[in-house]
Amino acid sequence: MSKSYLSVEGLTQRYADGSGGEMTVFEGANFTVEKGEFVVILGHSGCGKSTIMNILAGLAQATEGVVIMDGKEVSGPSLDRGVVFQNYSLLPWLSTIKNVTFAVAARHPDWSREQVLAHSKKHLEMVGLNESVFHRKPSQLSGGMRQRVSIARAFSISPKLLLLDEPFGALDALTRGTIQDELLKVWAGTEQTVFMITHDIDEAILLADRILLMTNGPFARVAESVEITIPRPRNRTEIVEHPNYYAIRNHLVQFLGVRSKELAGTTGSEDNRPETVRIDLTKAGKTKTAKIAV
Ligand SMILES: Nc1ncnc2c1ncn2[C@@H]1O[C@H](COP(=O)(O)OP(=O)(O)OP(=O)(O)O)[C@@H](O)[C@H]1O
Repeated sequence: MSKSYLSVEGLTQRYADGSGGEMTVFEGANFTVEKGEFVVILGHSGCGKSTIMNILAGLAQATEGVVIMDGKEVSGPSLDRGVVFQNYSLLPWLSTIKNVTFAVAARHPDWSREQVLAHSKKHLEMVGLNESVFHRKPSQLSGGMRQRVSIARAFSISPKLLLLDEPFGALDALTRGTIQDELLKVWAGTEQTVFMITHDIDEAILLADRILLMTNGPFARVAESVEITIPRPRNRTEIVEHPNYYAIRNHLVQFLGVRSKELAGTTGSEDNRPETVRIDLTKAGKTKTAKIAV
């Protein structure tokens, strides 16, 4: 058995196709995530990314297969797994600060009110929000501010696994960039394991240790695991100067533009694990190794 922190084993999702038959989104997916890793999943619309995320969160059950996290099978939602969705998922009737204290108090029922409040404020301040917005309701905040509250809330409960489903999708490019930087800063100070969906290749390279690439559905699969061989700390302006940046970016663009289609419906290696791709022009040139060793 795999000793990885998070292990997805034989995951299959089928749905009724609406005409009496069945549609297989993905079949027998196997992949792992290590503790403290930031993993991004990229793939075209409909390949099953949100389905995988919902299964990891314990919000949906796979047709077949299991997810093991920290030695235990995931069987329902838990405060061990924090989720940030594109639509913020804040409670609209609560103020900014109460949206966070509510979660912190649920996580730490033995803490005093003062402890809960101090912890919540600290996390809101970490994402660049100050006292002036603490008592505003979500509807009185900008989209960027709401997303910061969601991120602060997710980090404030220190979940073992943070699941981010296109968290910046609804934001303009400038705000998105600022919040990406905030997220990197907050994440760097923790040992947080993160699994994130995005459609933005540059965002994926900036944030990830590893990018999982999915082929198109139906019968999608996680075909590759691309290592981001760019040292941290990273920032948006300097990262593009790194010799590996465009080599990695071109590989991702080529996969999403051509190979995700060509590989659609094909089967991978016998154990259905993604192939590891390591591109490093600073060393011995572009290298591609055959398989992930887990
Ligand atoms: N409850 C459901 N019943 C039937 N089919 C579903 C259901 N949920 C998802 N699907 C189908 O499963 C496939 C995968 O959906 P999913 O939302 O996971 O894809 P995705 O990769 O996250 O797409 P996007 O990038 O557009 O969000 C799609 O074809 C979708 O229509």
